[in-house]
Amino acid sequence: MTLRPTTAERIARARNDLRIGVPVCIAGSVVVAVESLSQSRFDALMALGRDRARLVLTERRAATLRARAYDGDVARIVLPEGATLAWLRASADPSTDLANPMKGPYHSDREGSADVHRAAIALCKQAFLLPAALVIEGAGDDAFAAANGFTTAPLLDPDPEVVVLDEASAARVPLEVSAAGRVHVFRPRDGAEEHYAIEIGQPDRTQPVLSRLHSACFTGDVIGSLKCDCGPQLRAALAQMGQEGHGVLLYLNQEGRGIGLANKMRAYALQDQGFDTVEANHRLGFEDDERDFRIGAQILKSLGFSAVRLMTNNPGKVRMMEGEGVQVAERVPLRVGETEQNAAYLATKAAKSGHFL
Ligand SMILES: Nc1nc2c(ncn2[C@@H]2O[C@H](COP(=O)(O)OP(=O)(O)OP(=O)(O)O)[C@@H](O)[C@H]2O)c(=O)[nH]1
Ligand SMILES: [Zn+2]
Repeated sequence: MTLRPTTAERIARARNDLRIGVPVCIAGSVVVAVESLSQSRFDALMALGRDRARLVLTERRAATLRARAYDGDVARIVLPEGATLAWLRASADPSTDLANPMKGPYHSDREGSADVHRAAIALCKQAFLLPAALVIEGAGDDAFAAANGFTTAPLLDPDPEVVVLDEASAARVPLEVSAAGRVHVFRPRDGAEEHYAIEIGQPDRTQPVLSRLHSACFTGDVIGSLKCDCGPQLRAALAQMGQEGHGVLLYLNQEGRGIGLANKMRAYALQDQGFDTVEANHRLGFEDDERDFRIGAQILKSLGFSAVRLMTNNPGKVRMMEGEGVQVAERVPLRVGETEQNAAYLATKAAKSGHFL
């Protein structure tokens, strides 16, 4: 028995530290997120090891900046003479790319390991920050971390197992679509966002259940945005479950396809400059879709379901369910809420993400 934080707990702490702008030490290096880095910490980090400082970007962001990513998924960029915090931010944030296209040239490292840098990017993404970090290589040993009160975290598993979720609570909630509504709150053990299951009626656990995996969309679900089809899909799915008398809607807090609302608004700003939904994600440094859908299968299984009639137009959700051992007995198309404003968005999803029309 030990009271010391586990590896997973240290990773959760590191994620939260980066979010609030506090450096962490990963495998002997000091890491901060560019987005939350203050001027005073930047100055202190430059004093600590300017020569060993690297800006870490994803290969997606590096491609836009014409920087080489020798490590595959990430680029380790040497700070140019006189690099400022403003330079770091402009390199990380594409909002000024069109106004200020000449940010380089960028020189990337080719030799050595990118393991710490990759972990830094993974933590920035988990913290819903821009995927860009400043690493002072080799400057953060255990003594340094202890002296400064910094969290130390190990390298992250590049291919993590799906997180275990525990049901925190559940209660009856009568809904417009059905008086027999029940909301379950699931809490992942890695300290990340909670997710919800809305159970309608008392579905038979031995039969495929009418089900929807809905990813949070504040703009579509809550304020009636016309840029996507999320709100109408959410309401149509619940209405159909109400009509049939039973179903399970999973409300997964994976806003913006897993990049968080702040980044989704950055993506929307880029879309106003003419980029489509996929291009905007890439310019920010993200993949098209950063969600882990396995979480949905985990929740269904823990509620006792092993087969679904899945309401979706997304073939990726069907593949993932099957891969996680939840049989998709039927795919139920869900095409509602098409508007003039979201027609191009839906067409891009069909063309680039393989959505069923
Ligand atoms: N990054 C980003 N996310 C968006 C954009 N528009 C909508 N979203 C998010 O996309 C997600 C939509 O999720 P889902 O409703 O599960 O949609 P889907 O993957 O297309 O699958 P189905 O609706 O099941 O066919 C939500 O998390 C939205 O917040 C966008 O332009 N950029
Ligand atoms: Zn939406």
